[in-house]
Amino acid sequence: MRIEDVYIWDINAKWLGISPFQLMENAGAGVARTIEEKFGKGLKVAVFSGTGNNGGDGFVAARHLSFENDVTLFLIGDEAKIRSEEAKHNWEILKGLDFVRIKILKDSTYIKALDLSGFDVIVDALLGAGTKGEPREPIRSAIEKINEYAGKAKIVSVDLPSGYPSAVRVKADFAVTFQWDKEEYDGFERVVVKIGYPKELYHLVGPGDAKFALRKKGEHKGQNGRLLIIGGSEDYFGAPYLAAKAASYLVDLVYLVMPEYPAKRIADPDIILRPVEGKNFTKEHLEEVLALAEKSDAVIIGPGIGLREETKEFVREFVKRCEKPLVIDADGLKGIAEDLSVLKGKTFVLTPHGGEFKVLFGVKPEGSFQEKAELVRAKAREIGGVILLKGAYDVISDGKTWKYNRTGNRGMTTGGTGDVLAGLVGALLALGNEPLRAASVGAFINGLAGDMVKDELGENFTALEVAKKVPHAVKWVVEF
Ligand SMILES: NC(=O)C1=CN([C@@H]2O[C@H](COP(=O)(O)OP(=O)(O)OC[C@H]3O[C@@H](n4cnc5c(N)ncnc54)[C@H](O)[C@@H]3O)[C@@H](O)[C@H]2O)[C@H](O)CC1
Ligand SMILES: [K+]
Repeated sequence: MRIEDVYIWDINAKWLGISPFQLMENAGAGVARTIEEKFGKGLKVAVFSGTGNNGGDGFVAARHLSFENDVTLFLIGDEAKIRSEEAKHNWEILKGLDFVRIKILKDSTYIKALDLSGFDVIVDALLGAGTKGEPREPIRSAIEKINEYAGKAKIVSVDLPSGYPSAVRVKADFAVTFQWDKEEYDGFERVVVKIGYPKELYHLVGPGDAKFALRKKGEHKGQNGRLLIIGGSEDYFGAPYLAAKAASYLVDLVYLVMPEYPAKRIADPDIILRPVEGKNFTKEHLEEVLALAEKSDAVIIGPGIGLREETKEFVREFVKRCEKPLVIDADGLKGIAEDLSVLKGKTFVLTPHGGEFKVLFGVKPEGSFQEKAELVRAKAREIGGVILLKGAYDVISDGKTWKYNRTGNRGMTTGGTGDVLAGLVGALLALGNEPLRAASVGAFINGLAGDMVKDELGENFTALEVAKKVPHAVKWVVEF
């Protein structure tokens, strides 16, 4: 995993009700347990804590170790700088204990003068994943002091050797790192301990993913996404409109290109309408629509586009020639089903429900969500893109990993919620997200908006109401 994932997973863990207090307790306990397993008990232990959460893990480790060892805790820095609730809480507990010696050292000269001979184990909880740049004083002096005892005492780092990745770092015998080894960590020994993250965090989409995907990219119009939506026919105008409406809350500019016949029925100042001649898309429109795609960051094709032969041909030809990230939805899926080779080399998300999945791949997704996930993953690998299979649990895969989403409710079987979803996925692509994340977070926000509508109206609502709840869902995510 990457350090970026820690940020996402901590938020998702909180959403599942797992508090930072629980994680810190398990982290500190894991450090203490590892030390006792490796070196026995009755040890003389020095714990060096900084004022961040790495230091907080050190406070917990000190308490656990103090039951059967002789522990001294050195706080390096000002206790007023202990900021997080969980670190403060564990610091207050420690201060109330008589069997743990505490020394607060703010001044480098005192640190330089420390004598640590006699300690069997030194626990380094000065700096962890929150480190920025080279270690500054007084932490730097503490690192240098600890290093004077390399080879004499056992040095155990919490999460990573403090100072890492800078060259000024603790010379640890090993680090105790938490649950998932991080890809960025290299060049030091590690023992990985579990701290109570459930398996869901690998797969379940949550507000952490959404927060990450929704981060604003720029201050100027157009920097936060331009999306092109291609849809509509003489039979339908609502589907592409719903996609456009939902997307308009996320990106700066939404262009909706439609045959002029259905386009006449739309009057919404939030959406830039680009009518093309006629009642349905045909190959005649290809160059004009490709030129619009050229100016966009991502494209959605399919909602309400219909199933006329000449339109399906247009869809296939467009997909083949379009170089922007694509969402292919609804009738668009049936258009490409006849020739999936048009997807070759493209960046895309397909958003089928079970029936459309069958049309695309000849098999119906059945069984548990894990079984469906395996199938979706296999097919995503075959076609070299992302598939979002819609259902009570949405399943999303890029052929390598898979995710699932469980926001949403029965009321969302109402027509048009799939178009809202396509709009959101397209918008998230236009914001620069990779397709797996765009698809996962689109499903999450769509379901969340639906759940918010349900809270107000019960289960009988329409897709436009879901689209209009999108800003509320986004606000909830941002504030979570
Ligand atoms: N989810 C998890 O993986 C868990 C991680 N835990 C532990 O938390 C730390 C990360 O904590 P954080 O508070 O974000 O950062 P740090 O403790 O590493 O440091 C912040 C602290 O240090 C100061 N600082 C930053 N850079 C420097 C520098 N170059 N020189 C001096 N001081 C610096 C900064 O100002 C802050 O005050 C993670 O490593 C784990 O150990 C949880 O406890 C369990 C869950
Ligand atoms: K550390």
